[in-house]
Amino acid sequence: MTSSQWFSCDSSRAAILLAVALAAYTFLPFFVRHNIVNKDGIPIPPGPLLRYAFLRKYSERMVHRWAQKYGGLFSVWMGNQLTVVISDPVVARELLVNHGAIYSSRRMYFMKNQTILNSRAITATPYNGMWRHHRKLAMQELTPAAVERSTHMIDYESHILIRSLFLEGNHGQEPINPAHYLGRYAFNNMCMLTFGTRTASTADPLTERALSLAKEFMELTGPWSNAIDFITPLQWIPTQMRSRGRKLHDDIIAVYGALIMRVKDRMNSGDNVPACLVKTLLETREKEGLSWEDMCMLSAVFTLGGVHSTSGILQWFLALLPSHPEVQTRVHDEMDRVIGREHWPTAQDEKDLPYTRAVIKEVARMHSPFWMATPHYSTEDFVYNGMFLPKDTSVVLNIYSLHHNEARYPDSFLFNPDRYLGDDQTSAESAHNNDAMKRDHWAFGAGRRICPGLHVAEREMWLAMSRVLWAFEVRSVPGESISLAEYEGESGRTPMPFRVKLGARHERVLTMLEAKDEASLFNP
Ligand code: HEM
Repeated sequence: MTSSQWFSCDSSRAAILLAVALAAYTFLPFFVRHNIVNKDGIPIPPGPLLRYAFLRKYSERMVHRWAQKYGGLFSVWMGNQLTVVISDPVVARELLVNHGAIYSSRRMYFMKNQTILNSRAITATPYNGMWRHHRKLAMQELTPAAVERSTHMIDYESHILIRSLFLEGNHGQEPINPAHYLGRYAFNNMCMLTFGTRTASTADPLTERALSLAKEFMELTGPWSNAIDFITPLQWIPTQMRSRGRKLHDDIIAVYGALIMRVKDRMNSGDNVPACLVKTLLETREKEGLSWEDMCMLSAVFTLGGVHSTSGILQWFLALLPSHPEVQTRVHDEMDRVIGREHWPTAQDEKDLPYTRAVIKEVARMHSPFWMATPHYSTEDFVYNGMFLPKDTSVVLNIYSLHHNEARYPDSFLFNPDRYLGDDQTSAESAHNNDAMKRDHWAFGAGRRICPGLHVAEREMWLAMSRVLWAFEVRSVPGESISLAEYEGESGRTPMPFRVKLGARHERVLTMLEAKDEASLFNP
């Protein structure tokens, strides 16, 4: 080879190397983490090397592995969005509760918060005056005192639930898929709180649409399942995701707008509409300065937040019981000993049935509907334990790892209600424990954005689960396995469809459930 050939060969190699280096320089930042430090050189929390545009189904498994590798506070880049993940109870309390003034906002996720909810519906509103205003309006129906006032309605719905499960299952002879009945229970409770009415059947067309909107919402709003949330150019092109999000927004306005108008017509025609959220909104709209979109989004809040979550936990409860006959036997013994068979548990009996309460807490721990809660967003730079947490960071509460913390819950993958014996606090009280290791579980989130529906959700769970346990022995169907590992949904988890048999435990169940029909039971 001549020297000129050597030279041209070298220069083409150099050109290729230069092109590769340039491409790497340009594109690598899109794929690898960016280790930011603050002015004092303090780095962001450690975390995986690559950036992610989305995390695949069952993302909690990968997030749990990262938590084990990088610790109770690690960071991961989702596209351009720095996200810190809290997997340790002490860190959760320290940041979300003690520094709630910094960690209580929401990022404007493209799908959920911009497109579908347009910064409304409480959950999508940044930490500002509108959030305080709308949360305060909704809380009128959700405080402990308000829940006491509406307990008779939840009590009634739980009677309908137990009755429907029993009759549809042909007195325990036939297997049933309980999802539909549990969904109706949660939906009717939310309808009463929102619109002051219940649905005689889920076949009502508006009800059907409202329920299917809540399901679509759960599927479209996973905290990190949508690439469109993290890759800005995807938001500019007409993708199927973007169209689904826009359609869901329009449908929420149309369906909930129509439901609001029903309440207005009833009020105008002199009907005695019970106290409910929409009645308050209609009466105070001008004074409160609420736009039509505010009204529609607020009236959708309870259904979007309170149906799949509550019915999801109830489904997990029924899915778990057949594989734990020893737990059922202990609850049945407690029920027979403490309240007997003449009447079933009421809200007042809760304090006297510690093992049954423990079962409910353990179901919420093992099967929280939201493994990653709803991400918070930081509004100031902060340094915590030698780690820099910049302003505008997404903050994910990793409930999955918190609920599998072996120091707090030994043998955490075992369903063991005994771990809650001696814990006589409600979940709402427990959230206030200064010692984060004493909190029962994190299913309702933490800090200023903690679920405002937790009081009513706890009452719903108590009246449904304690009565199922009083009335039935829950058995699996021979030859049909129930998966406790797989699930449906992105932002809220429900088990894969399953069937169970619900056998009456004693004669009194029959007399109680067959005595009256649905309409004559209703006496609010
Ligand atoms: C077992 C049932 C439920 C569970 C497990 C649950 C769980 C959660 C979680 C984890 C959050 C996020 C908290 C955070 O950001 O730290 C949340 C927020 C919320 N939940 Fe629930 N929830 C349940 C029932 C309900 C009910 C019945 C309602 C309505 C009556 C409701 C309404 C809301 C609302 C409006 C928010 C947003 C709060 C805000 O951003 O300020 N939830 N819930």
